[in-house]
Amino acid sequence: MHIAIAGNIGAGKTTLAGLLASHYGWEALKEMPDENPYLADFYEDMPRWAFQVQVHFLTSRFDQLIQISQAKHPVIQDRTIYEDAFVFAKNLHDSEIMSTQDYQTYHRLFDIIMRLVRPPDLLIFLDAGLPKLTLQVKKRGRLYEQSVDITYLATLQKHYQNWIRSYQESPMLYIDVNELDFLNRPEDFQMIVEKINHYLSL
Ligand SMILES: Nc1ncnc2c1ncn2[C@@H]1O[C@H](COP(=O)(O)OP(=O)(O)OP(=O)(O)O)[C@@H](O)[C@H]1O
Repeated sequence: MHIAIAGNIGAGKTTLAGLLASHYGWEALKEMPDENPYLADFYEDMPRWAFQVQVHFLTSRFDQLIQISQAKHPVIQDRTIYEDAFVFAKNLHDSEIMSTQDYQTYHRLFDIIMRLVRPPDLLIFLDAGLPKLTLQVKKRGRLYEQSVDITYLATLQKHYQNWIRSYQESPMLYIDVNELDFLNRPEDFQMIVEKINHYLSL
């Protein structure tokens, strides 16, 4: 079984994936941004590194999906391949940061990968407003994310809204996390667990 968590930078995907993995005994397959050797350079100079950073994320996500398809146990994935293509890469192209030629090359690769992989069994979408996202990104203080400002988060947010509106690949559980604190309030976490149980008929 493959559960995936989607949401903008700072939405709380990693925290929730860890909590759900412990609760259900699932394996948490974490996104490892620090392993993308282009990420810090990308944040410094997006036009120069946009293509490289996207190809690297796409490669890692493809690798994760192959691992998931071979896993004998349930796996929870923190961010999906759809977000790479339909949020991050699309945003870079629409903002004229990535050239059309690079974007088409990227998309050819993405389309080929999509012929080989399966969608998750359940997608959990964490929706947080810009104030919450900004606060969370600031709070964790990752050095390479210092240039992540409200403008960048807002542009990504717009792409997230468009993508999730048309998402049909699997059942989708939408969670507004603005008023939730699933890390510190057990009742908030329990509410999410009940919704997941319902979707997965557990
Ligand atoms: N396809 C992509 N293109 C550009 N940047 C990406 C891409 N995928 C991830 N990133 C970047 O990698 C870093 C880590 O991702 P992010 O912070 O969203 O994950 P996270 O820490 O799991 O999020 P959350 O706060 O919801 O747990 C972020 O700076 C994010 O912008």
